[in-house]
Amino acid sequence: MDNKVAVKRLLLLLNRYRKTIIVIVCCLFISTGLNLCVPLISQRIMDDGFIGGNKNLLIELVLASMVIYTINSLIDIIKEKKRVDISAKIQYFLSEQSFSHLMKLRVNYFNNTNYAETLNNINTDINQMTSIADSSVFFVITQAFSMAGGIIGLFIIDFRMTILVLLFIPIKCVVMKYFAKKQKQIMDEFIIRNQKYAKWFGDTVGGVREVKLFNIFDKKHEEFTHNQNEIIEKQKQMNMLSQWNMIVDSIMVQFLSTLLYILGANLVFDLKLSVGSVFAFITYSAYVTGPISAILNIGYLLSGIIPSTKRYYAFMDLEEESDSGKTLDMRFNDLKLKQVSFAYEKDKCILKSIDILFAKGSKTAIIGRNGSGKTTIINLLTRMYEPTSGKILLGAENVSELPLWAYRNMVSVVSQQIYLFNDTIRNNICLYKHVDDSRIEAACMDSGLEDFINEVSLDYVVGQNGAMLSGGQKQKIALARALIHDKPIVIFDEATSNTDAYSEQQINGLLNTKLKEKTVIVITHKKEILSKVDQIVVLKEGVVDDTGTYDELIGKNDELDIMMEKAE
Ligand SMILES: Nc1ncnc2c1ncn2[C@@H]1O[C@H](COP(=O)(O)OP(=O)(O)OP(=O)(O)O)[C@@H](O)[C@H]1O
Repeated sequence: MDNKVAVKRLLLLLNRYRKTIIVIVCCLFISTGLNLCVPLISQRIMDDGFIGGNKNLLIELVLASMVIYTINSLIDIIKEKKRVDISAKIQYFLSEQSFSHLMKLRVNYFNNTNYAETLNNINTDINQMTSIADSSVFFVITQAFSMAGGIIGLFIIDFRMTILVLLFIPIKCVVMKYFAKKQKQIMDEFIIRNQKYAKWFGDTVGGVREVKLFNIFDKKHEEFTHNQNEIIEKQKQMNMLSQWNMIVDSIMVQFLSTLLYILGANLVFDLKLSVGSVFAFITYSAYVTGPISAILNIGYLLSGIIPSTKRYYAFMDLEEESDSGKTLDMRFNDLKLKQVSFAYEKDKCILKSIDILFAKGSKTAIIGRNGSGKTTIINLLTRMYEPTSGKILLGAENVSELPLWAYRNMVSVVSQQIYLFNDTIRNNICLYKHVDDSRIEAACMDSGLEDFINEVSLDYVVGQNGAMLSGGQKQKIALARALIHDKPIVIFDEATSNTDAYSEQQINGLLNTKLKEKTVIVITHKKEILSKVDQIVVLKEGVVDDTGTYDELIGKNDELDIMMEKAE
């Protein structure tokens, strides 16, 4: 995305709040207009009031200044209230928009990005983008008006001094542009280094057990120091550049004022200009030169905002899960993989023209060696990924044409990789579904979690991703979750690997009771289950090697035979 597109999208964002922006700009115009009168009033206070000795006029003019000041202050309050309002709304809008998008992103985004990195990038970018509603940005909008008024004021007072001020403008432009360019360059590098650090941080914290067990703290500490130093170096450069920007700006303004005082003094001594006019002139010259900094500083400010805007919209443009489905007439039916092929990465086919029928209410086991593609089939059945070619059919409907939420309402997964929220067992089982405790307790009994619940209660908080539970307890919660949500298709992904022998028997029992009517798909190598299911699908290197019952395949299919031998 180039800079122009980023600015355009940023302006489109502001367009949502145009009414409030118009109020703010009106406030700024009024106060700028009033401010333009102040130097002329000051000039008359000095020349006609003090030097001319007109006391009444002096009091009137001082009171007029006071009224202008009060009106300006009131306008300022209104303007600030509106501005803060927009700033908060932009912050909320961007946060909400990015959160919703994140939740709908395809799962492959999360394969390469950890949570710390995602949170860091989103927060940094939103903060930067929200600064578009900074007071300095709105202030700039009215500065052209202030400049024009200032130039008129200057010409009214003295054209010779005005030429000096006008000559100053291009010099200042060049200097300010240089600073803006440098700032953008440093900001770009800062963003990249910060992102690298956040990625490293999330990865390292995620692997804290390995850091402890393999005593690699020192190495990780070295990496931390290296990453942090890179960031600190850029921060230092940014702070110093900002200081230099301010210093150079004020030296240049001071230099111009000095020239104006010298030239003004000569004109006063030659009786060509009054004392009040010199002071009014210098105030007007600030109206002209001040905005140059402000207007060009917008470039400086934007140079920080633009890289974040680009990254934010690059993130927002990432593809979401496709959910174009309109068909709502969805019934529990046969599930069929028809000539399905799939590749995570281009030209690396994981599944090759697979045909599998999961008849309505049937029980299927999928077996195969590590990496043969079993979990990939589950990923496709749950629509985490879409087939590269071929179709998955529910009855006659292509599932990719069904609304995603409605399709997912039909499928439960009991997986080894269950994620538990840092909440109570009850809430982890129900996941926002309102269910009586008696039903939850029954599901816990069916999943073999009963003893543990009797010990700790349903209100037990499980810790970060169930850290306070054993692997088997986590899997039993996953099973209780599936029983409570009672969906017609239930998938077990090595679901009994962590459960003890007693509980496994109990789960096997469910296949003929609670799960009797459901389509069940199990990835397992356990003989007790394989001998019970209606069909076993043997996967080998991404193709279906064989399909049949245990009795049909045992002694005839090498893959199954090897597995059973190993199990013994
Ligand atoms: N997100 C991914 N991106 C790229 N390749 C992947 C991804 N997930 C899995 N793979 C690759 O796809 C192949 C099949 O993986 P899959 O997880 O489906 O196998 P599996 O049969 O379930 O294995 P296991 O029995 O070890 O769980 C493997 O070669 C794996 O490296």
